[in-house]
Amino acid sequence: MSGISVRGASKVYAGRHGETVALEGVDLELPEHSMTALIGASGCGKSTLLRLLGDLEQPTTGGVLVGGRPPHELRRQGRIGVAFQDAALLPWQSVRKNIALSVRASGRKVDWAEVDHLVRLVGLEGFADARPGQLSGGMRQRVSIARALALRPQLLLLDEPFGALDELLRTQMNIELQRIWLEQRSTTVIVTHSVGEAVFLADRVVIMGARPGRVVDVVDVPFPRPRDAELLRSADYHALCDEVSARLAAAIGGEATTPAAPAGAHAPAGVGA
Ligand SMILES: Nc1ncnc2c1ncn2[C@@H]1O[C@H](COP(=O)(O)OP(=O)(O)OP(=O)(O)O)[C@@H](O)[C@H]1O
Repeated sequence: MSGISVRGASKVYAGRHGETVALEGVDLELPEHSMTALIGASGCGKSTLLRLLGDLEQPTTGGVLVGGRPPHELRRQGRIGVAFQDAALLPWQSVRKNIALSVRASGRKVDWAEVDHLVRLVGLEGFADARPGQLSGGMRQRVSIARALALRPQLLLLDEPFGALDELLRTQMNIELQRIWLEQRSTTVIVTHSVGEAVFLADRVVIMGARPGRVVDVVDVPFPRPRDAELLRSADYHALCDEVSARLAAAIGGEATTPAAPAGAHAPAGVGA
């Protein structure tokens, strides 16, 4: 059981220069085994919301339930996989050992064949014994995603996991992530600044607004799975991206076309899968 229920959640950070209301009055119901994308302007509380879901921060008011239980229970069982922007890897450990770390920390036995499978899955074959310092930022990011997946988590939380990747690799990783997700079916929430990525990956796109951070719109994505590179070239996909871009612009009070998703250029051309 890993459906997510957020009720009246707010988060206020106290700082030296006063308080920041990062989130206010967030209500959200996300079904078990679903994939949800969070998009919104910088600073609207996307990462904060993800951290509340993962029990990495506590709401100031309101509550979060995962499968009807407080998320700390799932976290204690090692069933929440997180991959955040700053891939916090152990610099003295190999890629393989970094991936296995999450499983070890949860007290479970490491399945090294599964670890090697994940190394290949995230395109790091040949680097299994490398140290993080020998990898690019994007490669380190992929190690952190593999580490989250190694838990076979019930709840998978990804904060801009592919932001550092070039367009082609990003698209390939999106297709891979979907494939793994179809296998594992973790309830997944992904923060992204890319409308194209959100529409490709998610069952629903949650649009957030700022000051204070809140949910302003939810767009359902009807495309059947598995979704592939052909979808990225389809008129329906581009039409929905344009719709989400317009609703995002309305939410943040900007122009209808955002830098994150230029109209008609939501996906890289010529991507094969
Ligand atoms: N630990 C913290 N202490 C104080 N303020 C914080 C803290 N974390 C976040 N904030 C503030 O809360 C607000 C929301 O931040 P958050 O990182 O959740 O936004 P975001 O939508 O994920 O931003 P981005 O897209 O730029 O990553 C911002 O104003 C930020 O400065």
